[in-house]
Amino acid sequence: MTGVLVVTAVPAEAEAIRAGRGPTVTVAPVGVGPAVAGAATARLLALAEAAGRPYRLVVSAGVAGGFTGRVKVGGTVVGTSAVAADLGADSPTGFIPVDQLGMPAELLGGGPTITADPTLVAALRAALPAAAAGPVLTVGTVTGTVAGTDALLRRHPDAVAEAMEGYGVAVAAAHAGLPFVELRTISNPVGPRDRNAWRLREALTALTEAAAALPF
Ligand SMILES: O=C(O)c1cccc(C(=O)CC[C@H]2O[C@@H](n3cnc4c(=O)[nH]cnc43)[C@H](O)[C@@H]2O)c1
Repeated sequence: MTGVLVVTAVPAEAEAIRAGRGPTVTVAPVGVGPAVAGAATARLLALAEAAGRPYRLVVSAGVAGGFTGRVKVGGTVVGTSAVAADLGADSPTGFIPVDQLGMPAELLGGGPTITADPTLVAALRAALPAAAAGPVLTVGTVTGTVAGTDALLRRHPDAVAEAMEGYGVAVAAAHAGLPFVELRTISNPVGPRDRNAWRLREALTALTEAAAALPF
């Protein structure tokens, strides 16, 4: 086993990682959302395995929304778990997570929460001491209201950030038997949608700095 695979959603995020790491890791923009990112990551892992050059770990990296009071715009997050936060059923009494719908456990893979590799989390936290650490929510729909933000935090009181790929990438890594961790820098607060307020340049610069500090 040799390489490290870092997957991002969009090319700008991949470029930010490469700017910090050079060619020491393989960086691939795999698309937006858990399904596209998960499928593309699984394909990259399978191709490398078939070529006799399997990866040894997988990182889901990019920008993210940060929960106010837990991490600032421009800050960095080490994900301790990837949570499929909107996988389940809506109901008159509120959201029901997928693992509470009565489905057989074997159909749910690792369930809606996949814990990041503890050794990788510890290594990243040591390398990035200013980073916040905690669950990173994976959503198919970017949260855009106060009510939506409050509902997420009621269900996931320790969450530090939300993004759109981590859970899908974590499933791909788990199926390949590889350790996984999520690394995010914050482009915007989670809350009422204001795309003009996103600080992408700041977040991408932070991503380059975080990538340069990665301990592998
Ligand atoms: O237009 C650009 O130059 C550009 C550069 C870097 C990134 C982008 C994106 O559109 C990133 C999309 C990506 O970001 C994650 N994200 C960021 N904020 C949130 C959020 O509040 N809620 C959920 N996801 C967020 C997400 O993983 C997207 O895939 C554009």
